[in-house]
Amino acid sequence: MKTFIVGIGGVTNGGKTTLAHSLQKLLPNCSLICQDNYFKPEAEVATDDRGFKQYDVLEALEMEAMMSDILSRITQHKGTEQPQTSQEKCDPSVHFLIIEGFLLYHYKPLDEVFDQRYFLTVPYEECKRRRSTRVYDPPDPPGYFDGHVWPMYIKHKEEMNKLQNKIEFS
Ligand SMILES: Nc1ncnc2c1ncn2[C@@H]1O[C@H](COP(=O)(O)OP(=O)(O)O)[C@@H](O)[C@H]1O
Ligand SMILES: NC(=O)c1ccc[n+]([C@@H]2O[C@H](COP(=O)(O)O)[C@@H](O)[C@H]2O)c1
Repeated sequence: MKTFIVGIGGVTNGGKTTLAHSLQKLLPNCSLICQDNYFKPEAEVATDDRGFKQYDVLEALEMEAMMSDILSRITQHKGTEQPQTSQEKCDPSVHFLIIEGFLLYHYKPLDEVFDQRYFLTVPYEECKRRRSTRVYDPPDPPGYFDGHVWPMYIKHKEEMNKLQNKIEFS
């Protein structure tokens, strides 16, 4: 069975997880991998001279483990077919794999697997508002959004604009 791989990247609190879960409900044969599940333990994440943990960089993530899980998911669906029912609108012989996360398009090995890439954005004020209502582990210290999260997002977005691959922005 073919696996069609969709990337839902984008800014923190941009609605990636919400969209991914909605799509998973709509599509008959769809699985999901979330980058948030691959953060390194706190002790292994670098700290800068202001005391800010450097979570918003690729080095804070176990990308090799994520990549390995993606490849296993693809292999798992190879050679499996599902019977089609008359009510199904989508082709059930395609397995959709949604990969969602805030730093999807900077990791080279992952870059080669996507069939379609999306990138969700929200304006600074709305992003900051949504982030202030969310509690991470560890929680954001005072000044973290403006001192680390947003500057890293802008940096990564600028780098992404230079990439050759087609990404749909919304
Ligand atoms: N389309 C939307 N419009 C308004 N708020 C949204 C929308 N999608 C998600 N949210 C809200 O934004 C916050 C972050 O959503 P989430 O899907 O967890 O974002 P992400 O996975 O990108 O960090 C949640 O409070 C969620 O309810
Ligand atoms: N899951 C964790 O272990 C953890 C810890 C601290 C911060 N974060 C934050 O998670 C964000 C990315 O996830 P979202 O795109 O779901 O917001 C990053 O901005 C990062 O600062 C995650």
